[in-house]
Amino acid sequence: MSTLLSFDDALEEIKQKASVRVADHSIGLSNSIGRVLSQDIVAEIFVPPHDNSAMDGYALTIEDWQAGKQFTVSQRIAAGQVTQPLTSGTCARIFTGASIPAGANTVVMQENVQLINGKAIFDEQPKQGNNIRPKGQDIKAGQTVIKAGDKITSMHIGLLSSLGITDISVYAPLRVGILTTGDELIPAGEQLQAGQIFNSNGPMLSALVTQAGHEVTRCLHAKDTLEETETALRTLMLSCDVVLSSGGVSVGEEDHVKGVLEKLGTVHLWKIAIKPGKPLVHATLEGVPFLGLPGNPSSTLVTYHWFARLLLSICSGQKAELPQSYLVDVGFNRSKTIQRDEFLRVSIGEDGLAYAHPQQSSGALLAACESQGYLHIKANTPIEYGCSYSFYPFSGF
Ligand SMILES: Nc1nc2c(c(=O)[nH]1)N[C@H]1C(S)=C(S)[C@@H](COP(=O)(O)OP(=O)(O)OC[C@H]3O[C@@H](n4cnc5c(N)ncnc54)[C@H](O)[C@@H]3O)O[C@H]1N2
Ligand code: MOO
Repeated sequence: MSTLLSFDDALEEIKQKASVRVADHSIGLSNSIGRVLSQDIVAEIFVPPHDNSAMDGYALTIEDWQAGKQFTVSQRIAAGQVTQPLTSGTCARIFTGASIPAGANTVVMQENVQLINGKAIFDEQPKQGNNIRPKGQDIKAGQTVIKAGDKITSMHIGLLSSLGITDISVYAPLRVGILTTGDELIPAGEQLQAGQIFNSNGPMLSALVTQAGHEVTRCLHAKDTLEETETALRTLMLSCDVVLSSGGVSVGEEDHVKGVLEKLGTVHLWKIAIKPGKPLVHATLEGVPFLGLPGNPSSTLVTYHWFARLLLSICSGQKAELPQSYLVDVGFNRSKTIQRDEFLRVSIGEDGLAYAHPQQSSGALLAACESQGYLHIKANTPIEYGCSYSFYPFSGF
């Protein structure tokens, strides 16, 4: 166990070695949802560009107000219209979104105004700035509104449109290659023969990569031989920015991935003190970053979520951030400790406590589907009823 790298050190090492692998280009804002911004966006205008009314009502100067005074309505300003300076001692009829005329410093909503013979009476003394949305309330010119590395959301598209921006600079999608390995695997749709199982990691990895906004360029499968593994890895290295594989990274004679990596490139780390997912391998193949995920399906899922997701994020130009975690109390005890960081598949009960799924085998995937997230138990830590541990909902990955 002493030769295993700690979870934190492995994360740090992968982060340190990773860099952006994609070029950037300009794209129309309307086509940019989910793309990664390559340059900070700095506002060139104020939003809103002018003081404007938050209500339908009347604009006036508070210094002109007197109890019972009847104000002449000297102009009518709808949204989009050009204003005239407010004539002293009068008020202006104004509508939501319309510019505040020079000289006015408050707006009274029409429900609080009496109209007598076309004149307006304001019963209560208005307050300075009431119902006025000042110029730049939302955004000030010169302000950085989105940082390079952020993924464009629908909110960003609204925000950038409010600045009048039509084109932005984004990174090209990251091209990811996926290799699955194993003599026993056949694709869904074929007839199972004795000793065979269906390949679940290939489709799962493909879906995880696609969901993260990257492009799955090629999915290959290799039998458990050095030759097939090497040929497939060479093919993927040539056409992809990053390569992921599943299986073949443990210590058996049928595990060839690590041997091929040593031949084709440099292995940075192998075997991490985590459960599940121990035999994870990280390498560089002629400049192409590579992560070999262990073949047990839950090990593949866990190592994708914690390591591959981060590597792909950095390579695609995004920030290297782990998902948000929450401290939750647990509803069970486990005195036995292990010398690895553990990622239990758990759900939150109606009592608000976290409960581990009864099936934690790294070969079992249904348990993950029936759970809500990971409980991170640090190495050598017992689990005590009522104590809190970090919970990472699957929705954050
Ligand atoms: N003597 C030792 N044996 C093993 C060790 C060890 O330290 N010493 N580590 C175990 C651990 S932990 C893991 S995790 C596995 C990882 O092994 P590999 O990455 O080499 O994976 P395989 O042996 O190829 O497969 C493991 C398991 O997963 C199934 N599998 C593989 N690929 C897929 C796929 N695409 N879809 C569905 N299922 C897949 C495969 O059939 C095996 O059952 O090694 C332990 N052994
Ligand atoms: O550490 Mo391996 O991933 O479980 O079964």
